[in-house]
Amino acid sequence: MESQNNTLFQPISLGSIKVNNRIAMAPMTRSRTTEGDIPTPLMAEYYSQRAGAGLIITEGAPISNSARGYSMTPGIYTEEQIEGWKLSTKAVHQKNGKIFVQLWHVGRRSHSSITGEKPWAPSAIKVSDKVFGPLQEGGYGMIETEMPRAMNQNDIDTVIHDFTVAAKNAMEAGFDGVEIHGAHGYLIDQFLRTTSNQRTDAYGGSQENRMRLLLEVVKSISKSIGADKVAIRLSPFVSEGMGNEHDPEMPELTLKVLQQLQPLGLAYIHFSENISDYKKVPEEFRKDIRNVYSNPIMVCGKYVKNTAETIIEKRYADVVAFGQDFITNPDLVYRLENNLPLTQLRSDSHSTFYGGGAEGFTDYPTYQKMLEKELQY
Ligand SMILES: Cc1cc2nc3c(=O)[nH]c(=O)nc-3n(C[C@H](O)[C@H](O)[C@H](O)COP(=O)(O)O)c2cc1C
Repeated sequence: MESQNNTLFQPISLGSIKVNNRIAMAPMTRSRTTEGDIPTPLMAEYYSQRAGAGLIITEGAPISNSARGYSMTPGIYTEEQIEGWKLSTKAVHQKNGKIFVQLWHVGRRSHSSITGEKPWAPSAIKVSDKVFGPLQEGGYGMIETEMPRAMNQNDIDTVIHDFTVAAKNAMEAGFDGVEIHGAHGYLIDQFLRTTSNQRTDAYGGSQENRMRLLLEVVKSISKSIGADKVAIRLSPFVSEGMGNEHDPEMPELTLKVLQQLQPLGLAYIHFSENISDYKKVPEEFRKDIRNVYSNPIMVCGKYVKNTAETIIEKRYADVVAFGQDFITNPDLVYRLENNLPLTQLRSDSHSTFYGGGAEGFTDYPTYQKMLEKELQY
């Protein structure tokens, strides 16, 4: 028997907010802003269509110009961008949903044709990776990343400052909280790993030094907007792919990070378990995590209804985020709750993941709409 207060469809408190169910919409870059990285009314429509999620986490939002790695991703550092985001937060709140913004610094995974400067990184080590370049003749296209420059102390202070200002901007834009992108080989993750961080100062070398930037960012934002509105996404087990090299120390380092975060009372910790490759998280590690961290945990990566229920029943996680299923099923929670079939990605869906307009973005129907359409024939 499922315990009454431990199922996917029951509310839970995540820091300062109460969400209606344990199903979150995972952060997903869709690259549909205007030039200037300004969020649009179409994005507000897309997020409001998905407001049945217990919590929506927006696509990664660059916190500054140097944080950008992909064209057309919505920033959160100019007045116009804050105004643009207000459309989405308002639309989601009108439908009784909750929405966090994912705060993003890509670090070395960028190119000067996107930011006008060399990418920032813990160390000057290039990653072989492609990013979504600027508009050129023939449209947008993927371009190879560039050799980054190692950040100095001033740059580190700037990054902490920019994250903090972006979090304040998020409050002004009406978000319920912020999720710091500490996963997938982006800046904060780059600092954690020996493969990308070979610094010899206070931010490199020992595990304590490599986790310093992460902790300073979390604490600075928490001081500014309240820890109960702050979350962080980590991906200790996502190794190959997305510029994220395997580092055998990551599980141990992650447990140390969690020990430091436990007393802060964050809204949740979000573990991205796989994106392009499968690497099963050992059950022992899940137990270790629970031993050091008792506050809300979210997990994400190839979950389906029954695996999501199981992980919540086992109490390894409190919330499960779904990614691609939310692209194709705006009413995903309703469908899961009522055991209705899910719309699958079309064979050409990948071409509408990034860039473009309504197609593959806001034109996926709810189950109800599909039925109505069928009845017309
Ligand atoms: C189109 C697309 C864009 C994504 N963009 C982001 C992003 O901006 N930030 C992030 O942390 N993860 C991003 N992800 C990863 C998802 O959050 C999620 O971890 C992944 O899709 C696995 O979950 P799923 O199997 O339920 O789709 C993206 C995934 C997809 C498919």
